[in-house]
Amino acid sequence: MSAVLQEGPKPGEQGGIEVTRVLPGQESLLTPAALAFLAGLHRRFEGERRARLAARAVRQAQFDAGALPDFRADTAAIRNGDWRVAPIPAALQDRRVEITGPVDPKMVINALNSGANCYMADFEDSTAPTWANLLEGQRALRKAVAGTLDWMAPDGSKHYTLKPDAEQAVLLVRPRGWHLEEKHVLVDGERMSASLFDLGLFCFHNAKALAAKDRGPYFYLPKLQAMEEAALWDAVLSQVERELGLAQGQLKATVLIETLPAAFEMDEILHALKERIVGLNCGRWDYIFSYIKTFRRHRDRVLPERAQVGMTQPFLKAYSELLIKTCHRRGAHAMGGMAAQIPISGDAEANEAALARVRADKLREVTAGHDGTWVAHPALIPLARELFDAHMPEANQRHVLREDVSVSRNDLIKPSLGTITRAGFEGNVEVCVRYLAAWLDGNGCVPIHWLMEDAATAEIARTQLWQWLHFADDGREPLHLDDGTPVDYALLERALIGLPSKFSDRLRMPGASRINEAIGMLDRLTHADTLADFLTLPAYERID
Ligand SMILES: CC(=O)SCCNC(=O)CCNC(=O)[C@H](O)C(C)(C)COP(=O)(O)OP(=O)(O)OC[C@H]1O[C@@H](n2cnc3c(N)ncnc32)[C@H](O)[C@@H]1OP(=O)(O)O
Ligand SMILES: O=CC(=O)O
Ligand SMILES: [Mg+2]
Repeated sequence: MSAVLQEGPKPGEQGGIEVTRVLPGQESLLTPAALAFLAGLHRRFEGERRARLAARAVRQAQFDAGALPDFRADTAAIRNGDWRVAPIPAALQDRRVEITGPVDPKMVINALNSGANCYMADFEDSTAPTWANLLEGQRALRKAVAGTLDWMAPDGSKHYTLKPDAEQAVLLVRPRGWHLEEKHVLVDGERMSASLFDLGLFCFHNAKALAAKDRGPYFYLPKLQAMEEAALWDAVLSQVERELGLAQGQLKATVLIETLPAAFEMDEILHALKERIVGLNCGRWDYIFSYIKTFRRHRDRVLPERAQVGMTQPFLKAYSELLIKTCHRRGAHAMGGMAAQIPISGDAEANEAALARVRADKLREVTAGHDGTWVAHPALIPLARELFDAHMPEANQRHVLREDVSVSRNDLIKPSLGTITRAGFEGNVEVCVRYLAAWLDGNGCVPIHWLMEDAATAEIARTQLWQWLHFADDGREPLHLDDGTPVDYALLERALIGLPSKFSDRLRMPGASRINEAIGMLDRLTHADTLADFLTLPAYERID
């Protein structure tokens, strides 16, 4: 079913907006005025979005030809200049514990009620962007902002309601990244940018109400690769403010530094958004994915298996310390990231080991100078809070300047030591298949072997497999597992054949009905001559 909307408040802007799928109740979100607003954003910014994506491809071609990322010569004045970001609003001064998660109504209520300081409602790494998920998420957030969100468990066993405003976490919203498009909304026949759809629709319905409560709106901006992309966001946010009659600088952003190229432009990104940026965040999982992607053709920088790539690897330590130093010099928050462990029910010993790893990670963050951290699960909030309370007595530690830190280009790209074991190789295959199957089934974040898996963590597994397997291209010597087995397609085949024995939980598995499709996709992605930019691009064509 398809609806072409002909009406709206501004003559000349209503035509040419087509919603290609209609679900019950969506008309209250996708009003003619909302669609006209979205179309205005698309028409104004689509050209620049495409130019930015093209610039990413040009840069990657240089890396593939052997170039290494470096700090930019043309922006040295920004790095050396003495400037600070605009003052941070009161609601975002203390962000010591932030919970993140997908946007279904139960999660939204649980997260807002969780006792965390902030909640990042996530349309990106942890949401599979089916049309139903997106609309349900926007609807839930609108009701949450209005204070009317509730949810009844399907079996009627529990009715979820929101705590009073003052006891709720502060809401931040993460729209999808620049690379994604929204196929259900066409403007002049083109798919609109998913980033503009998510952020634009949220602002259209909630910006005034949030501004009236001195609560933003606040955003997390994902997967940027360069300061020009930050400048594009700045222009978008400024346009949204103008169109919706908000004060300039009302919308605030925290940018995830989660690509390797962006680590070389932290100052520049802060500068491009300096009237509205409040912090940077170490999005470690996408960062590792980006490191692999950037160096896909660099044999000397192959990473060991996923489990060995922890934050104490020198290249990751350098990145987090540079982020802290850069943010604090500019008056911005330096947010930490996500430990992948989640609570393990039914096994006290394993649970304690998992919690110990989260504890060690949060302790590292707070003692290094981070102003706050992320948790994936409400049960981890007390643990993170206890460590930040113990080591960060004030609301934040922006005064800790970390002038002792000196990070060079070589530190940021330092090769890592480690191995690839059979379990590591097979684990990557299993995670890719299970996660893809869940994602295709509409679930963007799942526990697998008691680790939180989302689009970023799964991307590490997927790009590692491609990279490891492609080292045998052009007749070169393949990589080897630590037991001497060559890493080749025969090994992949054996891992795929062995998968059913790992699926003893098949009946309860998220996305069980799409396992064969996921296996087919992984097979194609790993055999392809070119590394797909994002797993979610081909997968998106397979969801509603
Ligand atoms: C790399 C990155 O981008 S990190 C950011 C993106 N990733 C995330 O945000 C991870 C979010 N986390 C999650 O989605 C979940 O915690 C999962 C999928 C990992 C595990 O979820 P579950 O298997 O449902 O966990 P579990 O059964 O222990 O949940 C217990 C309760 O906590 C709730 N809960 C779990 N995680 C969250 C969360 N992140 N936010 C709010 N509530 C949550 C569940 O809804 C459940 O509530 P209920 O008791 O009312 O039914
Ligand atoms: O978005 C967070 C990440 O680690 O990726
Ligand atoms: Mg990410």
